[in-house]
Amino acid sequence: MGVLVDGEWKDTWYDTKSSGGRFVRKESAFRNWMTPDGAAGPSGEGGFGAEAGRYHLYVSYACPWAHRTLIFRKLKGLEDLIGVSSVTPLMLENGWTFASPDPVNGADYVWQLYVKADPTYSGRATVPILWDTKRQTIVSNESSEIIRMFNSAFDSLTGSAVDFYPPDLRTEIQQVNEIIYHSVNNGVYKSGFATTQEAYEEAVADVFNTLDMLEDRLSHQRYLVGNRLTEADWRLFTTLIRFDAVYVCHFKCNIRRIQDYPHLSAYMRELYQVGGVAETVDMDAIKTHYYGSHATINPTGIVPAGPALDLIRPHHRDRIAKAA
Ligand SMILES: N[C@@H](CCC(=O)N[C@@H](CS)C(=O)NCC(=O)O)C(=O)O
Repeated sequence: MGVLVDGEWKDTWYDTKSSGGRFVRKESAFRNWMTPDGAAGPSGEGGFGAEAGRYHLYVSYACPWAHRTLIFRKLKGLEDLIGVSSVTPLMLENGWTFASPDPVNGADYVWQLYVKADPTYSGRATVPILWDTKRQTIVSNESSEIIRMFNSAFDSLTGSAVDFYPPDLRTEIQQVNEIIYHSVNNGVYKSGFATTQEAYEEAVADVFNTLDMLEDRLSHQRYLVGNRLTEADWRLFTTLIRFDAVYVCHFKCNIRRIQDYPHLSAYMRELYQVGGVAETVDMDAIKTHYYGSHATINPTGIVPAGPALDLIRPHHRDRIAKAA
């Protein structure tokens, strides 16, 4: 695990000393948008028009943020239009590492892609990255924005009609996202990376207060927002699917398991069972990454054997829709 300082790689762990033992996530740096005609998006600069074969996605199957982009690539029919390269599960002294030089840039490490895009880049070398092969740069390294681009930029090329960010639900989706991002998606990291008891207790309480609230919400509605699957559901899903296998034990989020929540667990299974989604879930990569990459949390690197998860059991979520 490391960080780039003026384009140079330094092997160092997160600094939590200046924040009272609290893990504080940094903002993503590359914020351009792919759009149907190359017009500028809500941030960054224009010139990134949707074209088949032009863009490449770098991911880790272990990473919940990258996982969102893999799900959208799959569900929006973008697999033939946007290539993907994945790193190996362990993130050690060189950060994210490719098993062999990546076919687009010949990189051995993800940090080299950041330096190629910006030779004086300072910051973390995170996945996902959306790379533009034409301008030889990073379009975006912010998953929440990459999934919005995937949701609509290529629709005229793919003919996809599914919309995970429909205009009539946007306000509510954003409200739900905001809560889930801070308390659940990033909440588990705040719990796991805390280095004081107080910071941990604060974070773990927030995780479970929010899961309790979501359990209640999903007891009377099938999906988080409206009566259909939206990006809010996919953003929650990538944290839920890692929860019992990793966050309960490795990040000490052990007040309850997702399995202990009847509605949340059935909801998670429904999403897992959506066509194509199971192929984006690599539980071995997930477990190997977390337990093996964070030596400050798990010095032996031993990967726990369990838990046994039955993700293909019937979910019966259609009953909730009928009751509502
Ligand atoms: N805000 C970013 C966060 C991405 C992120 O933190 N990815 C993690 C993997 S789960 C990473 O690459 N970490 C490497 C590091 O922090 O050095 C996003 O959502 O795209």
